[in-house]
Amino acid sequence: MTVEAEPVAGLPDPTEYGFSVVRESEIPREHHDLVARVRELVDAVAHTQAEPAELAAAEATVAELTELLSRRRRDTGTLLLHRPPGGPPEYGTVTNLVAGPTNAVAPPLVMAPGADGELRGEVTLNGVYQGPPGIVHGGWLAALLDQALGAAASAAGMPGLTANLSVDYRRPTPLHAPLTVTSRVTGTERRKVFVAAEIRHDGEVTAEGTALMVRLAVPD
Ligand SMILES: CCCCCCCC/C=C\CCCCCCCC(=O)SCCNC(=O)CCNC(=O)[C@H](O)C(C)(C)COP(=O)(O)OP(=O)(O)OC[C@H]1O[C@@H](n2cnc3c(N)ncnc32)[C@H](O)[C@@H]1OP(=O)(O)O
Repeated sequence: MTVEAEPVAGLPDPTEYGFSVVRESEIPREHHDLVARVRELVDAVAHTQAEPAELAAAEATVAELTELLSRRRRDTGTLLLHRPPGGPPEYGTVTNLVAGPTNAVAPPLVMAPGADGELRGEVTLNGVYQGPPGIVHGGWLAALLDQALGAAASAAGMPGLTANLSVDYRRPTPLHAPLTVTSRVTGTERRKVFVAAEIRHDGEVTAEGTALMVRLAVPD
């Protein structure tokens, strides 16, 4: 494959384009702790068999907390700045559905450089991510792969949007079990960045995907 795409040499400062940006260190530990508790809450709500009176009490408590937390909100498009040692600065949304540190729906999936220029992440999914009994939902596996694929392009200095995504489900992916996610850039052509990723359980590939990411065209 022709290698014509170049990493975006010095992405412009997103704040110049109207984005709010936070550094990872600016998110208080208490916010991380709260998100972890809410992840437990989502799982508890999904599986509870509490009595109606208990459900009503829980609903009132949660409504009160929602009101408290909604008094000061971030912009939805707020970017999180990540500065990997030796790599280009990377941006993702702070509430990214798969990796956002303040999103209680995100597992989250954190990808970091591993062997052979790959990105690698570990994740364990609870019953909230269920499709068939005991098995991770296929749409969610596609979301994990999409994120890992986008992260590979981004870590190579070529952040972009997914133009297409192809997923092969090789075997059922279990809930409540450690999963390994790997991804890498396999080629480039003009603004096109070709990427590949896998999800493994116990060393066996359960799902794999390829995607075309189209590198961001920075507005004039
Ligand atoms: C100021 C700095 C700010 C920094 C901010 C950083 C942000 C963080 C970024 C990254 C973090 C990584 C984490 C993300 C992970 C998750 C990823 C997602 O979920 S992305 C959401 C879902 N995807 C969409 O919503 C895209 C919707 N589609 C589009 O917007 C356009 O179609 C787009 C951008 C993909 C392409 O549009 P065009 O106008 O820019 O470019 P054209 O000229 O159409 O295509 C360029 C080349 O790609 C081919 N191409 C385009 N679409 C194709 C397709 N579907 N299949 C095959 N080829 C395609 C074309 O044929 C062309 O190829 P030829 O160079 O001529 O050979």
